[in-house]
Amino acid sequence: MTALVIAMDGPSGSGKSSASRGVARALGLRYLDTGAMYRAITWWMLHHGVDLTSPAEIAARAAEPELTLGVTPDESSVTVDGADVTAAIRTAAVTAAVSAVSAVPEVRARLVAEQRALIGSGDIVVEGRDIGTVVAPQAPVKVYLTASPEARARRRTAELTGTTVEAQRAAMARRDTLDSTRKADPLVMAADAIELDTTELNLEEVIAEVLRLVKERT
Ligand SMILES: Nc1ncnc2c1ncn2[C@@H]1O[C@H](COP(=O)(O)OP(=O)(O)O)[C@@H](O)[C@H]1O
Ligand SMILES: Nc1ccn([C@H]2C[C@H](O)[C@@H](COP(=O)(O)OP(=O)(O)O)O2)c(=O)n1
Repeated sequence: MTALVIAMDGPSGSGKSSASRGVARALGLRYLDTGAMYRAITWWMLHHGVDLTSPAEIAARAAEPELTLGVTPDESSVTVDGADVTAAIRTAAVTAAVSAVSAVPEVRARLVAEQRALIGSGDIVVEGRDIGTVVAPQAPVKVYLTASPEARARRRTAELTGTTVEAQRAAMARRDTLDSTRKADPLVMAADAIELDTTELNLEEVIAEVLRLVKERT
């Protein structure tokens, strides 16, 4: 197979991580979770007491944290300055703060450059919000996953403890608005992406549909 980039974008809970891992496993490709990079920088900012209401302060510190990322579907650990933050970046505190940090252009410029370096010559599934539009606009396969707000909230709630579908739905709606209305690289479907509504599909069906698209387009 020639070098391949599969761009998987969409909002939280649409199924990006699970589908991307499944597709990468099926095709023997690498896997890059760009959301984990924004979460890791956010964890570092919280850990260092950076004022997240100040984009200028976030921008001034954006180059400091050192990230390392596993890029295989079965081993996607994340470290920041040598500390393993794989679990810590999934906490509610990080989830609530990540949209503010990822709206800062200096954060995005840094991470987009690192993402392009990790993508290298390809053979990788890359998931995020701006992969098909900004990070890898040349990707031959671009999928934009969606699902109803209800389905997305139900899926996320099932993974967490101490929350409700209603609370998750509200938190996701807030993050959707912040992510899709920011000036820098907003969440938007690429003109040449295929939209896949996963509301009524199970994970196997989503993976099969992406594999079909890959076959058709490469
Ligand atoms: N098509 C699907 N049907 C039902 N549950 C799904 C589907 N796709 C993903 N899930 C589940 O929903 C949750 C969120 O999926 P995830 O892949 O993390 O979404 P995202 O990366 O878009 O936030 C996970 O627990 C996952 O197992
Ligand atoms: N390419 C990306 C990936 C994520 N982000 C930002 C916006 C998202 O709300 C956060 C977290 O992304 P992540 O994919 O981990 O979020 P979910 O697992 O879908 O809840 O990071 C981004 O701005 N650009």
